[in-house]
Order: sequence, then C-alpha cells, then structure tokens
Amino acid sequence: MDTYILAIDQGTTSSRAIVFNARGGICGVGQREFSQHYPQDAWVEHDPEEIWQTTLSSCKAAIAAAGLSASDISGIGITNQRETTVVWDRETGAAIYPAIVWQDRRTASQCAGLKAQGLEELVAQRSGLLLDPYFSATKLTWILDNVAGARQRAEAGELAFGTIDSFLLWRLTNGAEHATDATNASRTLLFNIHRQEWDDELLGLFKIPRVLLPKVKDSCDDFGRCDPQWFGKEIPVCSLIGDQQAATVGQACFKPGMVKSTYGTGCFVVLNTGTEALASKHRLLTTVAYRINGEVTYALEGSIFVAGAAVQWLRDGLHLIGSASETQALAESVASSNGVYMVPAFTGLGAPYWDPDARGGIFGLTRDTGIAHIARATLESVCYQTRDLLEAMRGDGADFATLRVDGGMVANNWVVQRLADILDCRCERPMVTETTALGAAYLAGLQLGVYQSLDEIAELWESADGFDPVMNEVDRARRYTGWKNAVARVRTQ
Ligand SMILES: Nc1ncnc2c1ncn2[C@@H]1O[C@H](COP(=O)(O)OP(=O)(O)O)[C@@H](O)[C@H]1O
Ligand SMILES: O=P(O)(O)OC[C@H](O)CO
Repeated sequence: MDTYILAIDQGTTSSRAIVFNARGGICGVGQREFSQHYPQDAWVEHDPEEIWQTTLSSCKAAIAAAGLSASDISGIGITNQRETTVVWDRETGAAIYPAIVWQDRRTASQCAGLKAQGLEELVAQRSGLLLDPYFSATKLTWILDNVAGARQRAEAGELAFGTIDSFLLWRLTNGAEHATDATNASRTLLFNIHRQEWDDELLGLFKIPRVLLPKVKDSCDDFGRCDPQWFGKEIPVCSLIGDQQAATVGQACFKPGMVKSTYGTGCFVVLNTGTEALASKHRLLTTVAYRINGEVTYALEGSIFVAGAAVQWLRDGLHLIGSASETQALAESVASSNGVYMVPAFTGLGAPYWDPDARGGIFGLTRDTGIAHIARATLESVCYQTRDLLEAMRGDGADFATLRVDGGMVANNWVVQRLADILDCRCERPMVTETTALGAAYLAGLQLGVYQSLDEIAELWESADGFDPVMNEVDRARRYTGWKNAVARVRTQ
C-alpha cells in the first residue's frame, strides 16, 4: 500500500492542503481563499478563525479529492506564510487580536527608532535579520502595547504567541503543543540563529516576556497528534517549516550554492549556504533553511514584498484584466513596454533596499501607453526585482548557473523567459510546481521514515523545462538601468 502525507500550505491569500504519495505525486488538493483586511494605510490583517476554518476545510477537501480517508494519511506537514503574528488565550484558544500579516508596516516608526539607537548591528548579528516591520517582533510588541490588558495577561502566562504554524499546531492538537520550528523562529527577530535559542537580549529589546513563546524544534520532529475530532482519527504532525524554506526543500536545493526563487504574492529567493551562517554585505537576510536532527542548514534570502500581488492589483484594483493569466497574451501583444517602468512598492521596498516608507509608481507614461504596456511593465518589475536580489547574492560571493523557479506566477511562460533574459541565467521549472507543500510533505516523510535521507529526496526532483537567456547584453543593461532609475524615484532613504 502507498504512503500518503497531507501537506498544509497556509499562504497569504489562500489556505491549501495537498495529499502527496511517497513519490511526491499529487493525489488530491483542497484550497480556500480568505479575506484580506486593510483597516488603515499600510496595515494588513487576517482573521485567525478564518485561517483555521479554511485550513481545516482544505484538509478535508484534499483527503476527499484523493479518494482517501483520514486513516490512510500517515502524517501531516505544515508550511505557512511566515512572520505573520498571532497572540491567543491559552485557556480558550481564541486570538486576542487579528493576525498582523508580514506585509503590515504599522511598526515602521518603532523600527526606525531602534535603528536610530544604533541597534541594527546587534540585531543582525544575533537574528540574521534587519530592523524592519516585516518581521514578527515589533508586531508582537504592538499587540502587547495596544490590546487592553494584553501585557499583564502575557506576563501572567495566560497568553501564547505564535506564527501561523504554531497557531495551527495548537488548534490541531487542541492546545497540547505550543511549538514552532527553527525556520519560523528565525523570522521573528527574537531567535539567536547561531545558538538556536530565544535570545534574552533581543527579548529585552522588544519587551517580550519569554513565557509567551513556543518551544523551538527541528523542521521535522514529533509535533504531537491531531485531535480525532478534526478528521475522525489522530494523525501525527511530523513537520513544520516556513513556506520559503519549504520551497527550498521541495526544489531539492540541498547543496551549498543551490538557489530557488518562488513567485506567489511576493517573491523570495533562497540560496543554500550550508552549515555556514553567512552574513550578507548587501542587505540580504541570513536565515535557517532547515534544521534536521539538530543540524542547521543556513541560507541567504532576498525577500520582495510584491510580485503576483501586482498582477492581482491590475485585476482587482485597476480592473485592467479579468484574470492573472491574461497578462501573458498582453505582454506578448507588444514589442516592448515602450519605456514604461512599474515599481510595485505598495508596502514599501524589501531587499536589498529595506525602505518601508517607499510607495509604488509607474514611470515613462506617454499618450501611446496602453494596458498591454502597463501589464508588461508589471511582469517585468518582478524580473528586475529578482535581478536586484541576484546582484546582491553575487556580491556576497554566490556563484550559480541556474535558478530553480516555482510559485503561481511561473505558470506564465513569458515571465520565466523574461526572467532568464533579465538575470542572464538559466531558469528551471520543476515538474511539481507546488514545491512549498511538497517540501513540507518531504520533511514529514523524512520524520516518518518514508525517506532515509535528503539525497533520496533529491533524486525525486525533476525538471519540466528550462529557459535560457536570449536577450543581448546591451539591451539587458539598458533596461536594467531604466529600472534602477525608476526605483531611485520612489525611495525615501
Ligand atoms: N499566469 C499568471 N501570470 C502572472 N501571474 C500569475 C499567473 N497565475 C497566477 N499569478 C499570480 O500568482 C499569485 C498566486 O500564486 P501562489 O503561489 O498561489 O501565491 P500565494 O501562495 O502567495 O498565495 C497571484 O498573486 C497571481 O496574481
Ligand atoms: O504566502 P506567500 O507564499 O506569499 O509567502 C509569504 C512569505 O512567507 C512571507 O515571508
């Protein structure tokens, strides 16, 4: 009989669940979108109850779609949107405030204040991160300082903090497990990535009581068992891992120097640096790629906040397109973007600029500019932003010949070809593009003994197609200079 693993992929815009077989084949999928809340400029929130309910119903749908029942599932792997912060009541499990999403910039001034005190170097040394509202710590401080009674209740041990992995684990196990994994912990600004423990000095800096925090485990570990009320049977939870790290595993980037880039709501480039926690000289993040049997593999990461979200904006904000996939035909319908550049800094700029106050812009408009040019410029912006990250990685000494790409946006062939052209680098698209869920399933399989090693998992990775650069160097350089000029016009620092 085959072994089946249920991977939960709790993303920024939807909750997904996928049942995989032991060869990494997809047997059933369940997906539920949920609401995005923008209560004020630069604030982004999710309803934790909606996250939980959509996750639960996606799991049930995926098991049903696979024609299976819960007793056929050997284990669960959870992967998640990272940094998003939830605080809940240990007694009732109810969140005391909406989830503050990774894109939320409400704590920009707190970060600027800490930077002004000269604390960025200490924070970077310990956590591998920068002082930016992207990460969990200032979001957590905000909740403790702004929700009535929260700080006292936290100090009294009545509350729990978690990123989405912890929150889902708590719910699935009915409060029996308050845990996270090293990858998710490494996105909080509170975790010492060298010592692999919560850092007292960082906790002091952000005024976070230690009693709020989950236990940090390996990315594949014993995370307890789901309460039978959810699926009719106890199922062990065998892995937790942040979604970009999961995609790194799903893309089998296990050797130092291997790199993947995922194009969903945002875009995240992750370079495996092996057992070395390489400190970037170009404002990239040092992060945990995965931790297995207590052994840490580190990565350099470049994070871009808006990639597919810019396409969503063309659809839902401007109503220029009816669906995301229309952008391919639109981009192909014109010979060039006609000098138009679009900088989608809707929630500030991430790596390598880290400018939370920057806002987006479209430049080079003329009377001849049409929808196709704007759509093409939007897709190109994702390629240019990736180039910014790869330049930074190369500046940090990385040397790679191919980039493994995945995520919803790489269904668009025009985008992948353009990426190869702008990056001057071969882009490989895998057979299974659901690499995030796949990575969580692989780690769960490793914990269950379905796989004996990462090498065995690497053997399962298969390329579907590769895209080689065809653009000439003069064009590439001219276009990239145009992009840099456009970025310079939206920057505030
Ligand atoms: N054919 C396409 N061309 C361009 N963008 C696309 C295409 N298909 C999906 N997208 C974009 O990809 C994103 C969805 O990717 P997905 O990996 O599901 O995201 P997430 O996990 O962040 O929710 C959306 O933002 C959507 O606009
Ligand atoms: O939900 P995604 O796929 O857009 O990923 C979100 C990232 O984890 C944020 O760091």
